[in-house]
Amino acid sequence: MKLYKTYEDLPKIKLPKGQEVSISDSTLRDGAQMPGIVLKVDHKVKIYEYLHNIGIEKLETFVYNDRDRNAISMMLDRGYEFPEVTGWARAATSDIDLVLDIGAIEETGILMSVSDVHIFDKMGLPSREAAEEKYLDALQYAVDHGLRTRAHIEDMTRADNTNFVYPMIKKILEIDPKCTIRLCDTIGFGIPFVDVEEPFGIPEMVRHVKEELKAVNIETHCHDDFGLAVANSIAGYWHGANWSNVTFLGIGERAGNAELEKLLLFLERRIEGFDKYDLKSLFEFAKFMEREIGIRIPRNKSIVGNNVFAHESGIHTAGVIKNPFTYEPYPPEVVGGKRAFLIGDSSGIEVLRFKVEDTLHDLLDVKISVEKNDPRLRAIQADIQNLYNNEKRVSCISDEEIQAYVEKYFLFEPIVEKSMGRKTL
Ligand SMILES: CC(=O)SCCNC(=O)CCNC(=O)[C@H](O)C(C)(C)COP(=O)(O)OP(=O)(O)OC[C@H]1O[C@@H](n2cnc3c(N)ncnc32)[C@H](O)[C@@H]1OP(=O)(O)O
Ligand SMILES: O=C(O)CCC(=O)C(=O)O
Repeated sequence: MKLYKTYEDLPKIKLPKGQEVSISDSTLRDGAQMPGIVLKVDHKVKIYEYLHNIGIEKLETFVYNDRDRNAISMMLDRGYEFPEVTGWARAATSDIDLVLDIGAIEETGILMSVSDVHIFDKMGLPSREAAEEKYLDALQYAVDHGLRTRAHIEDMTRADNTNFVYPMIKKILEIDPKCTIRLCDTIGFGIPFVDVEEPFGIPEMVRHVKEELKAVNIETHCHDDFGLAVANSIAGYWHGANWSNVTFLGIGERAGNAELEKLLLFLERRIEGFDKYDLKSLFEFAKFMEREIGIRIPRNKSIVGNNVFAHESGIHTAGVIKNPFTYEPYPPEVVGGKRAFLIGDSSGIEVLRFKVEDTLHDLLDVKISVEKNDPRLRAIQADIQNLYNNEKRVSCISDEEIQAYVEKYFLFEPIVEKSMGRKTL
């Protein structure tokens, strides 16, 4: 019989294809496209440093203006081996020239928009053949100029993959067999399950590109319009992709992208043999994004929200006080977070006892045990319950208020002594 009593007891799972997997970050590219935010050069460099500390292998950036170029030069000046700074270009030689002008960039993505609405309406091209020719010409140009390439197959989950996209990817791989084929779920139509028909099933898409077309580098880039971006990214890894392109906090166009931090946590905590990333700065990184870039982080946001290690309800707090394994999926230190116990309308006596003991310790600098049936503790509980019963109070009881209750009932006012005929401290 297996006993799961510590985090170490929990079995990790294996990626079924057993491939080495990596992460490329698009916070500085797709993330920067998020309406209402502006990433300044200093922000980009700081984000680069956080990504470096985590151990992210690669990032991509635009090269269109002086701010892009200054940020690139400052990132490269750091001299870090990773993340590799790579470029991003439309399928146009003029864009690829901008990447080449940087000199130190060795890899670029090339945008290849494949759905009919993109080919005919967005770009105004006369045919799929014209689009293919444009994309292959751009790719050939990049290869001829010594760049490693990624083909960003835009809007693939709304394209005619069988008749147009897959044959084109075959030609891409003839030009550059190592080209990373980025499967872009541009507006989040992808579905993470097997046996889903073309063009929606991420598993089938990855399988086809890997097994039928023999691509050696496959990456997903998934948007979160239907809330499936992380599931689709993991489905990509599950079925043989070796890269996932994501953004920190999922920032990006519309509903954003798959979240970097979610993918990291999944790999680090759930997948066997995954200790190459260091997640300890995630919480601090999120605070930086909130403070400096103005991204409001919902308190229940996985991994980095303020509530992720906060406990209020009676049953949960009583469990976590005894053993955090009861209701915490991993220790807060893993992501640089901190546990908090809060008193609110769903709290019971045990967490109040714990908070009162803690407060007494802070006030008196000695450890004092308080019993659950201590009348002073029960008096505090009654006062707090009254607050909620009046339906006026809509927030937790702050630590300062707990201190005031402790001072009132345990240190200054002998009201419980009077009513219960007992001696207080
Ligand atoms: C799904 C994505 O996230 S794609 C990335 C989106 N991000 C951005 O657009 C931010 C960076 N973009 C920019 O700085 C500017 O749009 C630039 C520098 C690329 C181009 O600027 P402009 O010349 O002013 O063009 P504008 O922004 O008005 O239009 C975009 C152009 O890109 C073209 N384009 C779109 N997809 C592709 C493609 N796959 N290959 C080549 N060109 C493309 C459009 O057809 C359009 O050109 P057109 O007006 O001649 O039809
Ligand atoms: O560069 C890419 O990844 C493709 C464009 C994109 O961001 C997308 O398809 O969502």
